[in-house]
Amino acid sequence: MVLDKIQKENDIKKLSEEELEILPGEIRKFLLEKVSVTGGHLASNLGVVELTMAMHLVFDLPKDKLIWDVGHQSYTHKLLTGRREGFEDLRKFGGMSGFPKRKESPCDAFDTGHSSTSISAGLGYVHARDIKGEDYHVVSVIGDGAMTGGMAYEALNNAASLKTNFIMILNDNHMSISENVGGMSAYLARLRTADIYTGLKKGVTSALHTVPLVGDHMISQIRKTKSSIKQLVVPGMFFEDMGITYLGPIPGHNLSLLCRALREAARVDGPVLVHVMTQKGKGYGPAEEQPDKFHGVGPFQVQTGEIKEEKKKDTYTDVFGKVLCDCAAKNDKIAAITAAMADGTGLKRFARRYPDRFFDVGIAEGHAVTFAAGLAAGGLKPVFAVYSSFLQRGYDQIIHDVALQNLPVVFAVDRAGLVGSDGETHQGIFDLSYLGSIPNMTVLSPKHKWELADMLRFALCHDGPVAIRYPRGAALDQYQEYRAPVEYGKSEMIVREKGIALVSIGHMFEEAEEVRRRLKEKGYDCTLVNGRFVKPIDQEMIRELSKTHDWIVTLEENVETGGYGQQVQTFVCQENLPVRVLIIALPDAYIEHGNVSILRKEAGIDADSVVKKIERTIC
Ligand SMILES: Cc1ncc(C[n+]2csc(CCOP(=O)(O)OP(=O)(O)O)c2C)c(N)n1
Ligand SMILES: CC(=O)[C@@H](O)[C@H](O)COP(=O)(O)O
Ligand SMILES: [Mg+2]
Repeated sequence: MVLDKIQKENDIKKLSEEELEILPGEIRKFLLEKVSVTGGHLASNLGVVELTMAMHLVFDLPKDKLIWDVGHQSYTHKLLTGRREGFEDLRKFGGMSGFPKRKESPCDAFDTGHSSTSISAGLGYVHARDIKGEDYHVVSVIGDGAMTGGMAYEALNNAASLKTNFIMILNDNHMSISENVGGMSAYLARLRTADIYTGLKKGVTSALHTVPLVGDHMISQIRKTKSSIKQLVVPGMFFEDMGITYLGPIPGHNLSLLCRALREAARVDGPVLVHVMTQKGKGYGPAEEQPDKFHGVGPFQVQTGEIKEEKKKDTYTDVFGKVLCDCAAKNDKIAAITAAMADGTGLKRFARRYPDRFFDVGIAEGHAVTFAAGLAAGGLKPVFAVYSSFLQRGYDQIIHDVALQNLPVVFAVDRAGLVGSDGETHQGIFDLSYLGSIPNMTVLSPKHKWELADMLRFALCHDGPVAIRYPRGAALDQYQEYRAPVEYGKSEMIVREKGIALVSIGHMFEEAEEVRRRLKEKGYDCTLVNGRFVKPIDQEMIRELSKTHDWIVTLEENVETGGYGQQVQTFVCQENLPVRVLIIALPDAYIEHGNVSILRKEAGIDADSVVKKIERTIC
């Protein structure tokens, strides 16, 4: 196999022309074999095989810096830099990350996971290089989806005045996770057909020349409208007018054309954007047909494309999507917003049923928050469904545009807590801290699927901003008997005893219930409370518990700093209550990729570890 000849970076340069022709097929076969077992971001990776090969042929690693936007498409890069073995345990605990990691290889120039950062990071590298008088190329690879993120434009604006080489590769497959959206996407679509426009324009001009008397006059009139003609003739005017050299569009599966374009780009003294057209899912029928399904995928059957994991239970995401649609049927003021995650956040159904009230704003979480604030100020009831870690992008907007004006925006904060295989960049473990610190904000978390429905209904009636945070995966569908009405700022008493009081937040209820069962077996009395509100905390309940309990044990899947437990502890201190607080939360650290139950164990928040901790501390 040709792939066997690649043991480390730059080995690709030793391959013959014939071998280079064989390699893309082998890489795609390898990726299919591995990702069909481990799961991973398949379609984006299949699309950039030739582009990655071209970058590795033209540039010199690790001296030159390749920066991948999002980083979900870096599998071929990992293969070409000697990490073939890593695919055995891709995204597994202790195994290779699905994203670029500086600690994994010197060829990974910048860690990523969130979108639209590559141009900013690349520009930083360029200035560092120039200031230090060093000599290397910096290449940022950004997808058309990532180009919908505002940070990319801030960076382009900043890069425009550069006098030294900086290469930006726009990998355009007209797809974000779903079909890409917005004006830039439409503009890129026009550029993709730039040759056709140019040909058309030439055809029109020569046809006009043949028109007697008026033809030449018409041409000169058209030429006076210089810029509109230029728009047709010169592809990439948007970039060119900013001062960024545009090269393209380049067919993204033609290795020699790609190499030629990159060599040309490397000679430009200044910022240069190479517009490459690729096909998401290239080379694998099911992924070409349904690139969204194979964007991030679990184990699947290679022959058929059938996903192996059989979905048995509703996820929290499903429950949210269904209940929101039910509510929207009765209330035509409800509008839903996604930042390019309609499927992941469960808004597909809403989009189909209520297209006029559905907004996909692109990968633009900050904008989405302020946009929601505007909708609310205008009298609607906006619901922004967003992953916990991506909402970090909208922190200032939540404070400045939503909460300060106490606007009734609902944040459906999905993927809260540990998410698993995506790792550090995607763990939703900060939201209780960053949302809990914002005045006017109400923050809740459900223990099971019925409570999520009740909380969403509560939030839609509340006059102020509300965030409901819930995790990735199957929703708990037991304990339906515990379904007290949701009341502002009130927790829910599940079992009242004495001695130790367990107060859990959201999906930590299951662990808390298990902890209680085990403590009972060991002969301890144990109260169980579903905390429900992280902001405001239920002060009355804490006062009450302090009268009959020696310890309150709080359980949350959030970092300890600024989380629920610390709020409880502060309150206990402030009121000088006769009770001690043990906080079960995540450490002040980033948590890597892996199965959630392993991660919980590692972090000491699984039932086993909690029981041990309680026994060590309390008993
Ligand atoms: C801030 C942020 N929001 C959302 C996402 C989720 N996300 C990951 S990849 C992706 C689509 C990216 O599209 P594009 O850049 O065109 O890459 P492609 O998958 O098409 O190769 C999205 C929305 C993210 N990683 N970061
Ligand atoms: C790369 C990225 O940010 C997304 O594709 C993310 O991996 C989706 O995560 P879910 O699988 O939880 O929807
Ligand atoms: Mg794309």
